Amino acid sequence: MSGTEEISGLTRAAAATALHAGYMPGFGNDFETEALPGALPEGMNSPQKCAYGLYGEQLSGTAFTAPGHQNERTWCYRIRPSVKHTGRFERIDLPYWKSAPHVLEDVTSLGQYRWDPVPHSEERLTWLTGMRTMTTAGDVHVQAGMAAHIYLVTESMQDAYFYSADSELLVVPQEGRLRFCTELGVIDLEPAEIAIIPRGLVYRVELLDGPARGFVCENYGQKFHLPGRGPIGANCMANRRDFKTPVAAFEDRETPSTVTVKWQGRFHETRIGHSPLDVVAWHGNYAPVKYDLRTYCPVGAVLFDHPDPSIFTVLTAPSGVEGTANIDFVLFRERWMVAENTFRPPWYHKNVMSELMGNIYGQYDAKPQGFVPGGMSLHNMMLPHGPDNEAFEAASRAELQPRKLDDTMSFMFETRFPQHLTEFAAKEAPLQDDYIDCWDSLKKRFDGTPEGNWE
Ligand SMILES: O=C(O)Cc1cc(O)ccc1O
Ligand SMILES: [Fe+2]
Repeated sequence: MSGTEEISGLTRAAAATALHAGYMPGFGNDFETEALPGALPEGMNSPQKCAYGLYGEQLSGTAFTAPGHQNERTWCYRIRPSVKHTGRFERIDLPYWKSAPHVLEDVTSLGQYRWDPVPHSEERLTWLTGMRTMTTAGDVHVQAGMAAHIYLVTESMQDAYFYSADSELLVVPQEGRLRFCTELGVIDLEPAEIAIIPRGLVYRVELLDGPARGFVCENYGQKFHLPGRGPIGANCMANRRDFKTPVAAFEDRETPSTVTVKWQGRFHETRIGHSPLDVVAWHGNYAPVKYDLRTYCPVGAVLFDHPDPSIFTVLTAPSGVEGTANIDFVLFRERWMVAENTFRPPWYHKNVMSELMGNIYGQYDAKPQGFVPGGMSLHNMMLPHGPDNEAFEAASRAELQPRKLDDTMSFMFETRFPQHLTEFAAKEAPLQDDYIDCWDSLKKRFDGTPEGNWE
């Protein structure tokens, strides 16, 4: 993956195949891919001897007995079985990466909060040391809830690998480019794209273009899938063909390396003498995937009113309660606003779900100022919020011509669980103390007349 010289024991042609980076279209397909010809067994999973002397191994993403339409697993054909990629574990500390439950006595999570982008510093940070948890929700021990993180990355992980047994990670870059070298292939990721790294998948993150910053939703619960479209039908919103899963790619590298495992909120390190990214061929439906948010086809109000933001759901992770997500990933992107006689921005509301938002680029219609690219906001469970005074004034008085909302991409991690601020979010990150003031100048317009007072 990072140079032919690192691939031993292969012909030049085979090495080229092994290095080939590419993607296969689809979401949750049964994929098959091999980096060396004939490495994938035909018609069976466990031949007595696998081609090339590989080991066959199954990675289960759902219980063996999960219903057929939810069952996910992948068969890997690898240089060594995974059991050779772990040894004795030693606890290590990644003090900024927190897991739920993480409720602090001296931190109040009840409030409307907004942060400026967390700035880069002189500190050299990798995907692991640069992860900064902002909120946690639910309980990692019972596989329910989530955490929202900001990552700051200034250097690649070198001979260092990671997997999370706790969670799948939804990665939302805002600045810089990253390469995820995973057991199942390579994903390159840039702003306006997202990736899902499944629970249990081993990977290393390289910095392609830095520094890099972005958001991560760590999902402790059931996997993200595509929402049903209901009466919208078979098309629009996120389309399956726009999701891309990498082709097989492997490393045959014998160097002292570390594998870090996140398990029950704690980090454990083990030392091995080779790269664990040694899957030469695989088939199955449990795999990493990336998606370009610019291919998301928004469907909205074409005559009047402002629908619920669920119309912009890209991915949803169920919680077990029907229609009530553990997490919805919702996208507010460029679109036409055409509704007649309508207050077009989001309405004022209180929500039983909790809403964490991030800005990828541009301006968000409910908050023309202050919610900036790289910034985040939190409107917790049952906390009122809505357009600031500037947005309310402008939208109430606007001439309602069709208008394109351009240069705008924000998102929401919406969870059924209340979100708790970490110490970092409350005390270190650039919290805007004056956020609450954005509603201060909203006037009383009721004066007893049907028109109200619009002076
Ligand atoms: O609070 C927000 O800005 C997110 C949001 C957007 C919208 O269009 C409707 C409801 C909602 O919570
Ligand atoms: Fe909201």
